Amino acid sequence: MLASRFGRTLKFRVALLTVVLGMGSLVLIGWFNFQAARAEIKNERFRYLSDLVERIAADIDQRVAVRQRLLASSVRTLHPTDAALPQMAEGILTSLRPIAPLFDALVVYDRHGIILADEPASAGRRGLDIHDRDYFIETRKSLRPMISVPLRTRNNPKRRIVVFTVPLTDPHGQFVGMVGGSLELLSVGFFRDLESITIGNSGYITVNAVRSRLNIYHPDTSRVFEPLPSAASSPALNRALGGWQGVDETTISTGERMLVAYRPLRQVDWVVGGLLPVGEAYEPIYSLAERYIAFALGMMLVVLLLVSWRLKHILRPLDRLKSNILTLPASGNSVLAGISDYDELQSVADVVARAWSERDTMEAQLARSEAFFRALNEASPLGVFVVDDRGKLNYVNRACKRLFGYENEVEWHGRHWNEAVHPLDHERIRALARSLLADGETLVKTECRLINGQRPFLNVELRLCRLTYEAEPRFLGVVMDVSEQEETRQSLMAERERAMAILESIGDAVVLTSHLDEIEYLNQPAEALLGVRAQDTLGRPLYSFASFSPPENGRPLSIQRLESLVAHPFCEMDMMTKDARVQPVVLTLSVIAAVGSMHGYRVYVLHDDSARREREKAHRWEANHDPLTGLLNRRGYLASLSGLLAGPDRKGRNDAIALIDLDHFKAVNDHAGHGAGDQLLQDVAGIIQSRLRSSDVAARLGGDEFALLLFNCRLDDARALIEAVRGQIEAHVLEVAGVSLSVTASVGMTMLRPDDVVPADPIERADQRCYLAKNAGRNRLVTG
Ligand SMILES: Nc1nc2c(ncn2[C@@H]2O[C@H](COP(=O)(O)OP(=O)(O)OP(=O)(O)O)[C@@H](O)[C@H]2O)c(=O)[nH]1
Repeated sequence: MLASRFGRTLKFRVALLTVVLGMGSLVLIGWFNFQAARAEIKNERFRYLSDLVERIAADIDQRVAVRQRLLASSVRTLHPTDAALPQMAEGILTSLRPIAPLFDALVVYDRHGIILADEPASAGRRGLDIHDRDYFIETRKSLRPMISVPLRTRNNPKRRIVVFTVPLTDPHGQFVGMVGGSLELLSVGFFRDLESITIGNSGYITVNAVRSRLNIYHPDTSRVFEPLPSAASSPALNRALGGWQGVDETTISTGERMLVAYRPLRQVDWVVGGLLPVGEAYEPIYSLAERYIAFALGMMLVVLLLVSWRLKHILRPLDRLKSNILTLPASGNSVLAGISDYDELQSVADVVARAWSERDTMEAQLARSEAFFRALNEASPLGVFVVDDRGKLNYVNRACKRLFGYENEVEWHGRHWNEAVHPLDHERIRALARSLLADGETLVKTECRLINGQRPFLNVELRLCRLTYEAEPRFLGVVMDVSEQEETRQSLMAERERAMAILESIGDAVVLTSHLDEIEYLNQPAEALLGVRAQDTLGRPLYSFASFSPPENGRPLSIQRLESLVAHPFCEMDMMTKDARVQPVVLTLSVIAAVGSMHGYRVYVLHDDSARREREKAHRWEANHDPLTGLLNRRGYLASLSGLLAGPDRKGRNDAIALIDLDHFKAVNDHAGHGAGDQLLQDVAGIIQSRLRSSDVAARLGGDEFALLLFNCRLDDARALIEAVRGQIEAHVLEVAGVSLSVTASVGMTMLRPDDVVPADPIERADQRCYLAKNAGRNRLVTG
């Protein structure tokens, strides 16, 4: 506990930083120096090893060369015959006695590889057959001196030797045998000097045969004649066996790290190696490093003690600042007392002083706010209460006491506020409180019933929120009496239902929109009339489903223009629906002011006007047309003629009228019946219409009398046209019940004159012409 507190102190951290930085610097310096010294020692050791193996290699080379040369020169003059060699063998050995100390044994072989003599004599050696030995075979073949690979002797396999050979030839140069000088590898002979050479304490020299891959000298004699390790376990040696010479830091077959130097011999395929364990090679630098570490640790301890001692003094003003702050409100001293020399502490002291003064200000503000909110709470018509997480009341304002029925100074503190709530609402309110705790909601709202003793129950709206600044969960509740609103709401709902029932039952379409003309309601007839479903239209502007224009005008009216028509109780409109139907309607548009809002509603009442307009259209048509032929009737004809006569600028125009009266039509009726007469009248009307231009007017004035009005038609053209009509009527035959009916026509025609004012003027002239035509024998045209 104490240690962990100390660990968090400024003193500890500064001391730790000093130690870390100091140690870090020392370690870095030490490391770089160590590496440099190590590299230097390594180079020096490499130089030493390299020189040593160089010298040893040269020495062995020389000794091998001396032996080979002396042995060869000793027998150079000897040329025994094959037959004489067995007798000469001893003599040859005798002649070689001066060089015998250079070898462990001298031997004479005949040409079959049988040992004829040896010196010193060794049991079992004479008579041995070595014809299959490589050195014998090669010497015989090459007739040159050579040195064998290391081998075991046949008569004593424990002995390991190399053999220097010189061939013996007869006077004709034929191979008759050879002389061999052997060196024992395990004896102290040839490699004796190497044993005296030491490399440090545990370094050593080795000599290895390349071709046979055998160790031929090692200070540990048990390793002599052992096969050399593989390239994987001793890479540098194997490189040297392949011809490389040099130095390296490497791992040898024992797993030890070594500095090595290798050099091949010139006279024989041997490699001399010098090996020094890395640990020993770098031993001086390692011991130096140990001393350095001890020195560094000691230094750091001293530094740590000094820093700790010094920090105690340096940090004393901090303690002073602390006691200044603690005694500030009581003592009235300055926070700066005793620390004014320290800039950093002075700024901390300034901040403290400022914070202190702000705290005072805030406390005063808080007290004012609390007083304000307490007064507000007490004066509020809303009930306000605070409960803890178990629902026990901590606070209730005056309005809340009244709503909870605690007016007569009942002890409310600590009571469960559920006691004031109708039992059927308990579970719902508990669930809401849980959601405040669990789901992170900040405010929940519901309606519930309170039992306050005055009435069966009181409808209230309850809002609950969690007081988030509290460590222990507490809830603030606001209660509002909504009994009256509830009653009003109920009656409004009933009113609304009645209104809806009425709206749905009337036949007219009703659309209710907001002041933005967005649809809020439409009844079922409105759905049918607009061709929409109510749910697809709600909230969307009415104009996206229908527009209104005056009948047969086609230009939709703006909403402002429509509103200006409100004054008219009925307003005929063409309603263009979304699916491009034109629906005749009678529109009543009312603007209703909404209570408590600047904006009102619009009520569109739309009455389907299709049937009435159709009827009206039919009446209009019937008034001016002849129902039998579909041509204009007298009234229609007179209206057209009046219009023409009253029209402006008739000067220079050629307009004609003609009266067509069928001849003896009575006879048709009399003979074929009235129905046939009707049919013939229709046929004549058809003939007339087929001949006229679309701008001309044809009418049946009554009975069998027709009238024409030919606009802009010169006399000749009018005559030709009427002659053609007359001719076609004459040529027309109506077959009725096997009887052929036909009729002719008498026509009176006249051009309109400028002094014609009323229709009777030209009609009378035409009538006279028609009369003349009748009198002249009928079936003709009289103009004038
Ligand atoms: N089938 C039919 N006959 C009609 C209709 N209106 C009038 N008539 C008959 O048409 C005949 C007209 O006869 P009139 O104009 O007196 O003389 P007309 O027989 O044509 O002989 P003229 O004019 O002297 O050549 C009458 O017999 C009417 O009864 C009608 O709507 N249908």
